[in-house]
Amino acid sequence: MAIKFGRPIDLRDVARNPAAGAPPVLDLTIRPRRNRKAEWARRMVRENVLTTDDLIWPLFVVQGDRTRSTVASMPGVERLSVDEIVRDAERAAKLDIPCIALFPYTEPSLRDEHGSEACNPDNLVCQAVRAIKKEFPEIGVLCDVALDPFTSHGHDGLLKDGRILNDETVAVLVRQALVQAEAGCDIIAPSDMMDGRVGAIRQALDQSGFLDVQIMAYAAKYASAFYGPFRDAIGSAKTLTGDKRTYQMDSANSDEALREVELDIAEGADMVMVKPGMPYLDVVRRVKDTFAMPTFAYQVSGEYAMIAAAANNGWIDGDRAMMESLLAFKRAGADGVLTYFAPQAAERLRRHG
Ligand SMILES: NCc1[nH]cc(CCC(=O)O)c1CC(=O)O
Ligand SMILES: [Mg+2]
Repeated sequence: MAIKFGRPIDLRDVARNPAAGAPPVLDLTIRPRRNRKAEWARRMVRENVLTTDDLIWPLFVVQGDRTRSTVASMPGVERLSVDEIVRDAERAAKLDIPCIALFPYTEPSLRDEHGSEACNPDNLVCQAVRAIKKEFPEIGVLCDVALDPFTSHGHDGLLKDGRILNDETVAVLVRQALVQAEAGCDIIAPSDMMDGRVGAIRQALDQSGFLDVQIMAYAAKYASAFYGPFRDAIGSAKTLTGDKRTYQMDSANSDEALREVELDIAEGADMVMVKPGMPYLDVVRRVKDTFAMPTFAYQVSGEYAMIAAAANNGWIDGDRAMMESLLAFKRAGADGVLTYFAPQAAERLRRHG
């Protein structure tokens, strides 16, 4: 007999007459609360778990020596000089966090219209990758590919007459990806949303012998208000002219996300990502169910800031909200999460399992 979410229909209406005068007892055969009666019972039926293996920790790198500068809109997050980022990589390695992601704060004097610094083999990100890989070769290093930390106008691509040029931008992104791979980056993560960049980067990596360098495509990346604090962190908030809606997706769409993801997979992405995270869990679920690919979500800066700010005000329990938000990604089908909470979550998982 087919049963879906309950008992067979013909068993549902069996009369169960309580004795007259008995205390009020609902005539319920099924009481879902039984499975929640104690922690051991809840553990038995728990469907999803968050583990440290699910965490990718984004870090910001800044010029200098022994420098850690706070980011006002991201309490608890700092920009780190190369020597300091190695210390955080060590912290990640000790916590068993599998992978860290690097983002640069580029000095304004090094930013130009073409984002040239992106292709400098000795830029901050490349320096950081080399320094981290030298001391901690066993930790995964992911590098973002996009021009916004390097352009004077704050866009992810080349700007001409108010338009973002697609194919010209892809040519630059390919060079950026190659200098990162040469520095020792393990995962190239294009976040720019130009068409065709995954295929072009894959081809260039292969031709240069980087057959094992993976690509995690920011495949369904939305034009979002939740990136604000990140733009503070990398110093592009004030310089950004206009918005990114001609390349990042419209938040109203999810069929379009499937088409974007399909293209990136066809072009050679090893892993795909949905971004932002919490407001787009429906998209994570659709992507996972449709493609069965390693699927990641980015709990972005604004999501982090909301939880951190409410927690710092005593309005929510920050630790519990953090863990609940991260578990939600697993429930939605994500294989992992890029999150600024990574070290706190890993520490908590170590304490509480
Ligand atoms: N292309 C750059 C990039 N890579 C990651 C983020 C956002 C990450 C975050 O908000 O935490 C952005 C910002 C943007 O697209 O404007
Ligand atoms: Mg695309």
